[in-house]
Amino acid sequence: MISVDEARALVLGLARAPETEDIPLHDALGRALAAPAVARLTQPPFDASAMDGYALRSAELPGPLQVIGTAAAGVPYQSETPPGSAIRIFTGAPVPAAYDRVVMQEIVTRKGDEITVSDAGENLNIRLQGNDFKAGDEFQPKRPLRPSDLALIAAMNVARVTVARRPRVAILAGGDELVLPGADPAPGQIVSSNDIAIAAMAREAGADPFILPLARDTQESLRDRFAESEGADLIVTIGGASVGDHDLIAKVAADLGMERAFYKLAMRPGRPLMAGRMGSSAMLGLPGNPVSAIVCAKLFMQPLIRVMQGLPAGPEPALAVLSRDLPAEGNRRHYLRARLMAADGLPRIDPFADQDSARLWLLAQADALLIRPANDPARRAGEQVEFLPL
Ligand SMILES: Nc1nc2c(c(=O)[nH]1)N[C@H]1C(S)=C(S)[C@@H](COP(=O)(O)OP(=O)(O)OC[C@H]3O[C@@H](n4cnc5c(N)ncnc54)[C@H](O)[C@@H]3O)O[C@H]1N2
Ligand code: MOO
Repeated sequence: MISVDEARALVLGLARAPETEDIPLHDALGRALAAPAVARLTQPPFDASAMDGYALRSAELPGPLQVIGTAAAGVPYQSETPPGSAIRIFTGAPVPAAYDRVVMQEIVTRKGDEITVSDAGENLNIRLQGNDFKAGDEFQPKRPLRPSDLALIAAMNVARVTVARRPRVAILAGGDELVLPGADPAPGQIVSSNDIAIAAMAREAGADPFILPLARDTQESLRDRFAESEGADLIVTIGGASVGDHDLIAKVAADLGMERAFYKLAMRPGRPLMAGRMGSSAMLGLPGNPVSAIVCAKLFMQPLIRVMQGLPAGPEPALAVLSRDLPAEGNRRHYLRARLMAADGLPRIDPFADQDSARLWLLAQADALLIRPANDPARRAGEQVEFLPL
């Protein structure tokens, strides 16, 4: 058995440098920029009014001042600005260079074309040219693009971006007991749930997943499925990883030339995890128990998919305060399903008493995985522990 950290390093080492593609900005949500977006203009491009009101000279307050024109967003005022003058101005309009301040219309008294200002206060209400960003500024966040990032890149006047190609992930679930959701299970059969979860997790991490038809517990069936996963950047198998007579993944993968990086690690749940390389694809063999598969996907598959896109691996643990005493741990790192509760300072974390790795309903109640190191001594309520948010 190898440690979780050694296994993670080996799994992340399976990633190749990302291929890139050029796409329209409006398709770029959730994508990883592979080259910086470079601002093609300065924002704001001119000193802009932050309010609806009047542009004027601070030195001439409180007036009276003569209103000699209007500036609106997109329609600048381009005439004379003699002493004692002001212009009507609207939010977003360029402020003529002669004026150093905009006063809100709420504090202005206007009679005909003459204004006086009651109490202008401190705020100049002008957004200075370039106060947001300048032409040539480079933007490349180390995370998937968010809607607000798309707004920023659009404002930079950049219409297409260079992103990492989404890794193609083949998902291979199998077992004679499995039927598809919606089918009528025969005696002894259950509904396949892992493939749908693992595909969703792959998509969440930025991949383009495809679920293969369920494999049967025969070497021929598995070989067929591996053949169908040709061209995938990553093949994720689910189940058949353990030591039972029907657990054939390791054998078939080895026959097909898989170079195994490891098999079995010091982790609960998820001991029978395997990883390696098959031809040009990385391969990850997740255990079949549903909670184990999902926990392993969070710890290994999603980080690998992120690294394949040039992103940080994650997830980063956070701190919480233990809500109750816990016994000493064995020689495997334990990820306990737990509930978080808001508190003053750090949140409190309450691990479930039942940690059965087949109970999806319990997993649905959990919002964190409490991390207990291998050989951790007994812990008392009130101690700080690490967790991963779910
Ligand atoms: N003698 C031993 N038995 C087991 C060991 C062991 O070390 N020695 N390890 C246990 C652990 S830990 C786990 S985890 C499981 C994992 O085994 P496999 O990866 O071989 O998974 P399967 O046997 O194929 O299935 C386990 C369990 O999960 C259900 N399953 C499988 N695929 C799906 C799916 N797509 N959707 C829903 N449920 C699925 C399957 O029906 C089984 O109930 O092995 C332990 N045994
Ligand atoms: O991965 Mo198994 O679920 O450790 O019990």
